[in-house]
Amino acid sequence: MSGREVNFDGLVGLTHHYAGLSFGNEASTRNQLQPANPRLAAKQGLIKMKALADMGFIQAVIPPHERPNLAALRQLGFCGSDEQVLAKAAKTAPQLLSACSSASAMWVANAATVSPSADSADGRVHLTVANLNNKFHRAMEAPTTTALLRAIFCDSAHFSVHDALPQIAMFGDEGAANHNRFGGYGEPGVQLFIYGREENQGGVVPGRYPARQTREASEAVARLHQLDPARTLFAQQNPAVIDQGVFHNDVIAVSNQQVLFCHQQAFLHQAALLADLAERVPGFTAIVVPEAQVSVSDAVNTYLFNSQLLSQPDGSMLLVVPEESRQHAGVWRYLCELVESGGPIRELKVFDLRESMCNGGGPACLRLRVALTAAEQAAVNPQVIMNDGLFTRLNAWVDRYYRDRLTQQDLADPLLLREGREALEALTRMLDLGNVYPFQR
Ligand SMILES: NCCC[C@H](NC(=O)CCC(=O)O)C(=O)O
Repeated sequence: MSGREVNFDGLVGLTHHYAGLSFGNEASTRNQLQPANPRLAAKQGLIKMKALADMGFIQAVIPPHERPNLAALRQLGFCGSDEQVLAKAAKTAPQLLSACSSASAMWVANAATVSPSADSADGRVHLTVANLNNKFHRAMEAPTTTALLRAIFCDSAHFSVHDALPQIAMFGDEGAANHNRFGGYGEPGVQLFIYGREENQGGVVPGRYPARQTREASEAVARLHQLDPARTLFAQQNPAVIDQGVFHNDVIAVSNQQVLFCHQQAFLHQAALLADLAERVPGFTAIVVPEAQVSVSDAVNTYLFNSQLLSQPDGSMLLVVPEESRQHAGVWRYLCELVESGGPIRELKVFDLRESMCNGGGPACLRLRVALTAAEQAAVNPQVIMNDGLFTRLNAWVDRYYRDRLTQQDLADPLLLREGREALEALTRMLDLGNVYPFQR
């Protein structure tokens, strides 16, 4: 059966700000307390979505979450009216207020792991919501992500949206950012799960920064998705690169169909893994970037590998990279040589995603890939698909509700909470999602 890849991009939320919440993600740490521009952030994302839709790719949108998360603040003992909860948290624990206000749900590569129907025994598309257990501000995303994905992939004849794994370190799961799938979109493929550590084995682990994804979590997701063990691989990310700021595998590798584009130091036992993939994936092509050409540090700073590798109708591929990759002379030279080399990647497209990049999220972090057959595509909530009309409506919506400057101090403003709820109420109506947020129940 033929299939298409649909890219679902996270729409940046109204409380986008820089809080330094993600130890191990160097951009997050570096930009802590810098002023943010939520309106610009949302528009930068919309421009990417629209441009790719205009180029013929199927593009959809996933809404932001309700923030500040008042229920989480109450659970932590801040009490009284909404205004009092915000004021008390701002006064005594601004970092907790930040965590409960983070717009981190925009990075939907961490929303869920997705398996196309061709790979699953029951012939349905499976999505397991990521528990994001390693970071408090991200672990609270799971319930709303579940509600949103169930509202978008609402037809249970075609889709199965699984709850997040148990919220415990042993099952730390960061979703599609640590998952690659090789093969045609509509045919059975090979799935590669990348983990940072194995809870029950010890083994080599990073020494400085946390390994967020466990092998135990990846194995559970593979079981939930009813994958064929003969076509499912588990491999460890190189712990040394986690210690250099590669907090998810999608900061050092990206794949599409038969192609893997990665750094020389991406995986722990890289040669064995590539040989295994070459054996299992018909036409497997690895484009391995040597350290001598692009260092791990340059890869982390430019997000060269946090790119989108998209198939054109003629079978060639387009690489979508952030502006930071063009700004770096060595990385840009490498990319220009790559498209001239006669390999599968023939074209580059550059986007300015600076607001998201400053928190460690590039083009790939902002999208969740879902390979769908025509029947499955028809079963997706049609209101979330990007087109001229939706682009115009979403831009007007952003202009109406979003601020153009936000710092940690602003989070206690009760108006921000109200603006957020009004905006999300309007958005859920625009996208025909029903009631998905806690304030709507
Ligand atoms: N896939 C990209 C994820 C980026 C995300 N950054 C953050 O949450 C930073 C938030 C802050 O520090 O304000 C993370 O590290 O999980």
